This record gives sequence, structure tokens and C-alpha cells, in this order.
Amino acid sequence: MVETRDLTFHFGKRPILHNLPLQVPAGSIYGFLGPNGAGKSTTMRLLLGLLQPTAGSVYLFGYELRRNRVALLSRVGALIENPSLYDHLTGFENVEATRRLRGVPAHRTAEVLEIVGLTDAARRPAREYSLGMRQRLGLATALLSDPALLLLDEPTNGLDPNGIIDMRELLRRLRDDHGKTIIVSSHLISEIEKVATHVGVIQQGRMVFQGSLPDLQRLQTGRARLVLETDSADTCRNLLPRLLGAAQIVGQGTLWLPMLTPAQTAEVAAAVVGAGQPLYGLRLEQPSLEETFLHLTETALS
Ligand SMILES: Nc1ncnc2c1ncn2[C@@H]1O[C@H](COP(=O)(O)OP(=O)(O)OP(=O)(O)O)[C@@H](O)[C@H]1O
Repeated sequence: MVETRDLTFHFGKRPILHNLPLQVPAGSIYGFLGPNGAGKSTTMRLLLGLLQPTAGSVYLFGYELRRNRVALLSRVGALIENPSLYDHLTGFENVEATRRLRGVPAHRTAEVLEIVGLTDAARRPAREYSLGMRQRLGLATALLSDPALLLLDEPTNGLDPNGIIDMRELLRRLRDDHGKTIIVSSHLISEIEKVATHVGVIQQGRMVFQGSLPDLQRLQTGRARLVLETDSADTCRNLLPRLLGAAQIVGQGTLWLPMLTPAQTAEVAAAVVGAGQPLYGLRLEQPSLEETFLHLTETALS
């Protein structure tokens, strides 16, 4: 649905994006993740033709954006910053104003307000809307022409937990009930992991991970470790160089070992006790998705 080939962008002489290979399958919710300043907004602007690539190209629906700009962008809806609303107008009037400008059929206004869950609030002035409602109103406007693809840049930024949940539910419905493909950026994996089907992680303008959510979870499982608690991690490791030589000391009495088979785990337990050292605990620990994400972005930095 969206593909970029060697997408590169410089602001003046400053390189911002390096050979970005975005692959967004049709029907996916693609979580586009990266810390602040990684280049997410710049990528979104390139996908929308608001910036021109320094090198490389953008393909939407299988066609190159540069050659088919108007036709392709007519099938894309976007929310790339806080929506600019007329505060003195109602929610309905705000959507209606854009609908007329774009020449979209009149029945769409009520439909898009219904989709984003603002039917009941539609007669209230926008100045009374919470930030979450304002975002949803912006999204309603983006949905007017029934685009197949939605680009949402940090739509949950600044929202309270309820607002985040509402937005997540809305994204899920847009995909499941309305068949949209959605690219949604965030700097927090926790806001994305419950809803994304695919994930791309960028760091300093480079893609450091791209794949399905299960791919990311497998990466997380691969980083599972065995945590051994004793009195002196140092002594234990010195006494058992064959078994614990590769272990990482992470505290006075704590060692991390790579994942072992059950038989190897039992061998470690017996050896520690056999060497006269106390064994307070031996447990498997799975790093959180958050930790895996941080690891990805930190690895890319070093
Ligand atoms: N108009 C501009 N002129 C020069 N540099 C810019 C401009 N806009 C953004 N940048 C730089 O480009 C880099 C990427 O910015 P971008 O806004 O794409 O990141 P981001 O991942 O969206 O982060 P954030 O979540 O903070 O918006 C940053 O280093 C930023 O300073």
C-alpha cells in the first residue's frame, strides 16, 4: 500500500533520512516508532508530497507519487498536527466547512462524525471539546473523502489515558470495519503495541527494525534471560567459569545468563549450591517490548 525506496532527505546540507525502506501492507495498522527528532514527521510529509525527497522515491497504491501526485493523494487522509478548528463553530459546522470546500457529498458529514463517535457532541462549539475530541474531529475531516490510506502523526500526543484508549479503539474500527490502512506514528511503543499489526522503528533517520508485531515479539523473546540471585555475583562467576563465564553481572548479587535449556538451568543451580554459594533465586525474565524498543534505538546510536 505504501513503499519507499531508498528514501533520503536533507534539510539543506543536514541529512535527516537515510535510504528509508518503508513497507506498509494493505490492511495494516503500521506503527511508525522512533524517539523525538528521529524523522517520523519528515517521513510523513514526504509521503504526503509536502516535501520532495533528496533521493529515492515514494510509492502509494503501487504508483510513484512524483508522477501521479493529485490522483494518489486524493485517496489519502492525514492528520499531521493538531487540527486547526474554528473554535466558535460546532463540531458539525467545522466538518461541514471542509466538506463544502472539497466538494464532498453532504451526507458524509454525519457519517464521519458517527465513525469518530462525535454524533452526540456535534452540536457543541469546538471550544468546549477536549483535546481527544479535537483530534477525533480532525480525523473526521480527514475521512470525508473516504480515503483508503490514513497517515496520522502522533495522534495521541498529549492525550490523557482515556483519550488514548478512545483513539486506539477508533483506529481498530477504521481498519476492521472500514477497511482502512493506517500509518500511525508515536514515540511510545506502549501507545502502539495494542493496536499495531506492523511496526517500523526509526532512529536518527535510519530504519532499525521493520516487521510484523509478532516479528518484534520474537525479537523480544530472543532477548529473554535467566536471572540468578546469590550473595556475591563476582565470587560465583569466578568459582564457575565454565557455566557462568558468559554471565553479565548486573548487581552485587545478580547475574544475567543467556536463555538455557531446562537441563542446563538445573546444572547451573546444582553447581552454584555445590560451590557453597547461596542460591536465592533463578528465574526467566522477559524484557518488555518497551525495553526491546529502547535497545533497538540505543544500539543504533552506538
Ligand atoms: N524545517 C526544518 N529545518 C531544519 N531541520 C528540521 C526541520 N524540521 C525538522 N528538522 C529536523 O529534522 C529531524 C527530524 O525531525 P522530525 O520532526 O521529522 O522528527 P520526529 O521523529 O517527527 O520527531 P518529533 O516527534 O519530535 O516530531 C530533527 O533533527 C529536526 O530537528
